[in-house]
Amino acid sequence: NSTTTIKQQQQKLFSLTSPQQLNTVDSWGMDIFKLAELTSSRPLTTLTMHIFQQKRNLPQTFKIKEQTLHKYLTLVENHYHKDVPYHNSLHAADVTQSAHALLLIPAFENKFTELEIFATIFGSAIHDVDHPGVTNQYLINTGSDLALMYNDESVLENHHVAVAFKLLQEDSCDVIATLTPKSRQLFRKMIINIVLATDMNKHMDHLAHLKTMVETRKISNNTTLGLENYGERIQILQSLVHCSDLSNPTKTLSLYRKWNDLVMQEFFMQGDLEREQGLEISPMCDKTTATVEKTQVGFIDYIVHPLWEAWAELVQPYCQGILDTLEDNREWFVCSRVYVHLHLCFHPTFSYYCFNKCRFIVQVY
Ligand SMILES: COc1ccc(C2=NN(C3CCN(c4ncnc5ccsc45)CC3)C(=O)[C@@H]3CC=CC[C@H]23)cc1OCc1ccccc1C(F)(F)F
Ligand SMILES: [Mg+2]
Ligand SMILES: [Zn+2]
Repeated sequence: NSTTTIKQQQQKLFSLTSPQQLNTVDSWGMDIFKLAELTSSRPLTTLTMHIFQQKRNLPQTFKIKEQTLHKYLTLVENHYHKDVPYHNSLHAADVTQSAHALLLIPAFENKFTELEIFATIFGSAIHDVDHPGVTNQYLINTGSDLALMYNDESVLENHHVAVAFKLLQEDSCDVIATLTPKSRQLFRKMIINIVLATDMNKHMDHLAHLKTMVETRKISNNTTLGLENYGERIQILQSLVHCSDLSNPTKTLSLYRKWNDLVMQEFFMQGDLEREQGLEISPMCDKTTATVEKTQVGFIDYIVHPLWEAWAELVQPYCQGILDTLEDNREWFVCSRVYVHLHLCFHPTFSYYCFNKCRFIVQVY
């Protein structure tokens, strides 16, 4: 019957996907690109099924039929655009795996309910579904139907949540059918809160709240995380997914450089569209003027590092290694830019300075 075919399909997938590949699902450096290769680019379905079933036993907890979960995740993955370079199902799989890894931090052990964990993993998997590969600003500037639908407010993020819940209504795809009405209502509220918090326009407010939470904890020097009320609990889960969405610069340099290539392709495509349509070209989206290295250093300095610094403080000492990798990667981009200058000016003292500062760069090149 159909469940055996699902089982066989799963076995085939897992046999396809070398087991050690999925065994790295708990670690920060998992190579999701490799998983995509091994699963004929169905990384989101394979990874999320694995996390739900093998790692967290959620179908058991919430009596979700494997076939329903598999059918829904396949439908979600099909609603990510394969022709969008960065915001496709590989990014969704990456954010889902990163969020799963962050939830494993000892500071969070037995701190969140099964429903909150379900919402965090589910929210990550669907957080960019049906992404068109352009920014909110572009959709607003071009008077798109989506901007009209959502009155220019978190246009993409509202759309991702709406699509995800619409797909639940497809035949035998309702993964939350077995939840009580109260749990369904709370689940939906958490998904809305988590996905809307991935809107970069909300980043500064979000970061301010996170810093306040860290400060409050320091003053009352209680080691346990503030988890009394819904507001504080959801804020930690929102930060966790937002950090996962901004985690590319915190991964190993080879992974980071792959993500950087993909996101530059996507933003340059938008820059080309804006140029063709006589619109002002968004910052760092003009392929004729942008310097990729400077863009990443600015992204790290203004956005990624401040966020991860606050997060690392909240969960200290568990994310110190991640912060160190971020700072090393920043140096790499600074040096790789320096190398370009170095190549241009063979002034002995300057090159001596750069050699000392970026010895490994010069050697690599
Ligand atoms: C791996 O690399 C990136 C991954 C994701 C993003 C994402 N960027 N953003 C926004 C884009 C506009 N931003 C800014 N606009 C003007 N000045 C500044 C100054 C410092 S950020 C910033 C803020 C970040 C998103 O909304 C995406 C969707 C959700 C989460 C994160 C995504 C950005 C990456 O690389 C940097 C970058 C690449 C290409 C063009 C621009 C940028 C840029 F540096 F600008 F970010
Ligand atoms: Mg998004
Ligand atoms: Zn995203």
